[in-house]
Amino acid sequence: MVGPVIAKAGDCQTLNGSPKRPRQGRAARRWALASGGAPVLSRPGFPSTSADGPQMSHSASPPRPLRSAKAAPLSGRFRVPGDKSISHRAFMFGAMAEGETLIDGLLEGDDVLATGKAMQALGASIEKRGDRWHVHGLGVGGFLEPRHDLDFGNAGTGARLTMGLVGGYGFTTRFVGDASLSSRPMKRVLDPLRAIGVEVVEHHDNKLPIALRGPKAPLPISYRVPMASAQVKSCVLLAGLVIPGTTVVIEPIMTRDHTEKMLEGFGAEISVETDSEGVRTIRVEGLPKLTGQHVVVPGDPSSAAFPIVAGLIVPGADIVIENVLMNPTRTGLITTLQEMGGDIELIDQRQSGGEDVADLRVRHSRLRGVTVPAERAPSMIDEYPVLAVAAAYAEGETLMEGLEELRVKESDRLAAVARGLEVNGVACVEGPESLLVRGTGRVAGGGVVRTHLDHRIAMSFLVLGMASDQPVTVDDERMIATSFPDFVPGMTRLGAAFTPGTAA
Ligand SMILES: O=C(O)C1=C[C@@H](OP(=O)(O)O)[C@@H](O)[C@H](O)C1
Ligand SMILES: C=C(OP(=O)(O)O)C(=O)O
Repeated sequence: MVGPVIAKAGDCQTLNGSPKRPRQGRAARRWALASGGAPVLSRPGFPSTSADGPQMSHSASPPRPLRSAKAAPLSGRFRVPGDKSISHRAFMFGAMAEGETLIDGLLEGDDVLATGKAMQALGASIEKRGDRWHVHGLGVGGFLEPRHDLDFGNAGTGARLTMGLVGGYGFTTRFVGDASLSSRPMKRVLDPLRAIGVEVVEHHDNKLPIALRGPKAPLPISYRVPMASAQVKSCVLLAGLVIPGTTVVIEPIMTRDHTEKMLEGFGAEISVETDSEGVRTIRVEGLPKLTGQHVVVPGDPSSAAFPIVAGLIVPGADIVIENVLMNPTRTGLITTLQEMGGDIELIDQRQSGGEDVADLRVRHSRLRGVTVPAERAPSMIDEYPVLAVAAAYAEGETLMEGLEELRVKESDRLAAVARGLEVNGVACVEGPESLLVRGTGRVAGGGVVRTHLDHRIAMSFLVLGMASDQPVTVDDERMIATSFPDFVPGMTRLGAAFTPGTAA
């Protein structure tokens, strides 16, 4: 543990009563502003945090098309931003722990900042001093009733995990988001929350806006996660923290394990058993004492995916991507690209913040098509759009199976990728849960890709344009800031040629 234990902000609260904020006014406003008086969670171009008002709107500005033309032979080193999954959880678990949590390497993307603002609205104090984030948490059961809607913008992880975090509290919390998030299915988290006794006061066909009110006496449940989803698993485990007794989550297909690892690090009583078929049974005890920690966030492998694929497809490229998280629940793309013949060398493999990390040296490679087995999908679920780009430059067919979850991301990624490939002259077959890409080693380009408010579609097709015969345009680059704010300047430093485009 790092830092002094502070008085529990929610001392006056009872978990299942109706916790209320302290009296409105100056004292109350301090909850949502930096203790040093400076506004936090704002940066140039972003609305600053307001104690009472709505938080931020990710898609309020007009769309910004961007064009990607043939890159120079890529060279240099790139430090990708902090892992998004770990960054969300660092804010959340810091807000729930007693005392101070220090976070180094946090991803300062819009998705994570929205989570930070939500934690502030629930009573935690969050500020950035120098390069380090400081979170003063409230202790389990200490959240306060928010005075405004929690706006998660584009972020499924923020919204779904926070529904678990507050689900057990006897107050009402309303969740809103942008057009993309408002079209994503929330039944997957509302179902287990309903079983716990949470009242879903408002929903729109089980989609946002959603308002939840916790029960007087929440019940611990045993829940088998019906789809491969770390967000659903995490939602139930987090809800279990404020329910007396043992909450059990059965996970038939393993997904990223950051919630389990980080909860244990913050002091929760959590155990995992894996049977001979790989089915995991996770048990968490309610009402633990969580204590603030020092979290060091490693680089995001889902962001590293873009310079990695660019390095493989751009002739003459030879680059190093530094400090990438190598947790085995996240490395499916690297395995796949190596099977395709990609020259990706792991250098300086080491431990950082309790996780494996490495630097990756990537060189231009001749790629060949492969079959990617369905069971690998959870370990590379966000990387399929950019894998499809690598497949377009490979020789032969690449078949990706088990992609049903791609249909419910920020966009229907299976359809968005297929249309993006087609308009750029790449043959592919979109199945209900699969994608077949017919690579010829060469991409015509020249198309305008519809991104549907999806950061990964935007970045993937900008990478496609880095080696295609004609430039590729994406209709909107704004959402890139949700997960990878340094993408455009960082890729440009390596040798990318991005210029403002027209989406005609
Ligand atoms: O738990 C997480 O941090 C995430 C889980 C995944 O979503 P699902 O749980 O919906 O697969 C992933 O796509 C998302 O980017 C982050
Ligand atoms: C699916 C993603 O994130 P989320 O579900 O948090 O919106 C992603 O980042 O690709």
